[in-house]
Amino acid sequence: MGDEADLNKERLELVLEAAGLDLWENDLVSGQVTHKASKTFEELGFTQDEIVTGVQDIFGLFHPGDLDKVKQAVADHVAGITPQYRAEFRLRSKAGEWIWFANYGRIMDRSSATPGKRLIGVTFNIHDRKQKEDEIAQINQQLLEQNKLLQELNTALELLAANDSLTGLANRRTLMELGANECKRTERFDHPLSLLVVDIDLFKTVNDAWGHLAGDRVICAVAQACAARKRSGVDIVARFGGEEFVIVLPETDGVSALRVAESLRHDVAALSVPVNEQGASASVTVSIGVATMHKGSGIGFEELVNRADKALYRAKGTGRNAVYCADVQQGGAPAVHVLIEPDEDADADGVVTA
Ligand SMILES: Nc1nc2c(ncn2[C@@H]2O[C@H](COP(=O)(O)OP(=O)(O)OP(=O)(O)O)[C@@H](O)[C@H]2O)c(=O)[nH]1
Repeated sequence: MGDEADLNKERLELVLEAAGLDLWENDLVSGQVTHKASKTFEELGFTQDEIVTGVQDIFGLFHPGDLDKVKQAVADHVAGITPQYRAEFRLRSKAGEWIWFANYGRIMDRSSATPGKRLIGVTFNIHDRKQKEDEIAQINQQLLEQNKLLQELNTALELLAANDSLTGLANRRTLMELGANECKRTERFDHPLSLLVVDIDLFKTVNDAWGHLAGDRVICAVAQACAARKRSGVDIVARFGGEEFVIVLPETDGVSALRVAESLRHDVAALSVPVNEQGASASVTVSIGVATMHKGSGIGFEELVNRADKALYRAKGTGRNAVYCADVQQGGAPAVHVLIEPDEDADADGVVTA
């Protein structure tokens, strides 16, 4: 070999060494390694004598999960599909550990009489990079899982914040938010909006007679009766306070609201709520105040609740188990007052006009 050729060889070796690259050359026809990647084998813990020289033997060192990928990369390049042969794979060290390497090579004899015979390339260690990638993938996975958990917690918190914990109905805050929106819709679309305030009669006596837990059961039973009246996606049913509930009925006039209230009053009166292990049950009644607003009523949701509340007290004043309705007409004046009570004094259909 001439001086210049020697110098070129030394230059190449210098570049490879500085870049941490290990040169190899395979004869794909004979399946022989014609230039061994000695540095890689040393890194794997093999002595010079232990370096295998058959391509198939080298394949024996590849991780089973990577081998097909590597063979495919070689085949794609030999077939001219890819401009270079590139692959990342794990090799088994003499001690049995898997170490990540990468190959970068090219067929160097495409213009020769036997093209596709000589594959020349370099191998370099990418173990640290792969480990960092694995760590990042693990961290990403953990972050994804934590994110999912946070979203679930968030949904649960939103539910807790929006609903009453005893009955599962909307709580007062949710009611005031949604109710205000319904008021705006009434003004915009000229549909009546009715509201029922439902209060359990003489509830203190239930607590006193059966205890607080039994009282809770009664509250839940009345809550269910209210919820059963709900038109899904239209009405709002909320627990307003201790034994007080509010039902918002959009697009419902006073007469229809009164009918709903009256049915509910009957439903509750028919309830028999188990209150102890001995099989005792309690029955309760409710008084209901109804208020209705129309476009131009000039009142907000809070005022509508106040009017229904006042109607409720009128119903309580009659001796309870009664419905009282205040229909708020244009201009804000309560125009229709109707009382329904199960009194024997009431007329045939139980309606008394105040
Ligand atoms: N068990 C139970 N009791 C409650 C709860 N919230 C409020 N109460 C009780 O409900 C009772 C309400 O009593 P009052 O406001 O005097 O009314 P009432 O006895 O229903 O009488 P009227 O409304 O006048 O018919 C009180 O004794 C409260 O302690 C609750 O979540 N669970």
